[in-house]
Amino acid sequence: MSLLPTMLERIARARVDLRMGLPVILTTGDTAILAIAVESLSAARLADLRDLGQVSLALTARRAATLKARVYDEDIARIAVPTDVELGWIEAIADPADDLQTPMKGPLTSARSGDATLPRLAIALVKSARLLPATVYVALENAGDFALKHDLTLLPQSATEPLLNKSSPLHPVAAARLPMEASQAGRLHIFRPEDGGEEHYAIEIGRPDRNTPVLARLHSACFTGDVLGSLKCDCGPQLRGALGQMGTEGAGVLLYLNQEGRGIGLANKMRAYSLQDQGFDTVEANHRLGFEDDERDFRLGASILRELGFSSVRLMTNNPGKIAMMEKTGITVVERVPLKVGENEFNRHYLATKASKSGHML
Ligand SMILES: Nc1nc2c(ncn2[C@@H]2O[C@H](COP(=O)(O)OP(=O)(O)OP(=O)(O)O)[C@@H](O)[C@H]2O)c(=O)[nH]1
Ligand SMILES: [Zn+2]
Repeated sequence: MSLLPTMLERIARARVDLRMGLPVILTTGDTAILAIAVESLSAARLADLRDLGQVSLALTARRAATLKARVYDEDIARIAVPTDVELGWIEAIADPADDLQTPMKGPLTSARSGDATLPRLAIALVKSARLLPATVYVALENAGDFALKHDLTLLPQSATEPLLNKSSPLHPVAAARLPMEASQAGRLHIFRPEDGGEEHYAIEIGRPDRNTPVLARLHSACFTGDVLGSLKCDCGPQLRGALGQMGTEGAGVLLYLNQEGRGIGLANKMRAYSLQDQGFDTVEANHRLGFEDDERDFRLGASILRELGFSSVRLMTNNPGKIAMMEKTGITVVERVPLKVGENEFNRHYLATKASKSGHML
């Protein structure tokens, strides 16, 4: 018998550690780093890191571009943290909130030599913990002993990377009848991933025939739009519009994917909104934070559809990326059903940006 956690369990634990401000140890076997997410870094832990050696800061190339810092590792920049700077210096580099008041940060010296494999992995982990994509780290010797002594999570890079890049299998947990305004014949299914991540939902309307293409919608969570009726986006009207059409046709399936803020999480989405208040558009705001325009994993949608027994859909969307991803993951899209609802004076610019920069169909 072994109660030792599996790699998947260790990664889930590492996500929580990072959110709590605990360091995690990443190793290639030959080399190792001790990494802490900038978002949850405390002054005391920064001092601890400094006792261990030269502290570096890893950022995404997106964030580095805003800061005009040199990028020598394609998607990652590694920046030396001067020994005399305080925590606020690091936070201001990672978080764009005050970029406009203090545009000149640094000077920032990017590392050219050495390997970016482990800092890159640290950024991927921090992103999957829905934190700002920035991490501080120090090189570590005798990582195994250090991890044991300090009771820290240690992740070997070779076993972690493939699991982080893989879409976690989802399993049905519970389902029940749910009469709704859009249709009394509703049924809500809950799906839980194996990796300890967010649960996702499927709302089935009627009893759609599994052998013919089903009217389907992949909806990404939007607390502000879906629940609060925010006028900054079109999510609320799209959600209700899609359910309404399924109710009218008497059959359909709406996947409610908990990928808030195009996969960056609600806290980061609010950071993006704050940047939008400063004049940046939805894509620029994501980039300034260090994210790509869209960090969602649409493979989830395909796997839920398959689990429910569907293999072809009439997809309600204006986003060609969703259609491409469905087709790639083996779900046939026989028809695109446009879903143009909810345009108003507050979201007009947002919708225009999605059309011009993200290829959305008008
Ligand atoms: N990062 C970020 N996310 C946003 C912003 N506005 C809305 N969102 C999120 O964007 C997602 C909207 O996704 P969808 O409704 O699937 O929209 P879509 O990709 O445009 O595709 P279709 O609606 O199918 O055409 C939700 O997760 C929202 O929370 C924003 O300004 N920044
Ligand atoms: Zn929205």
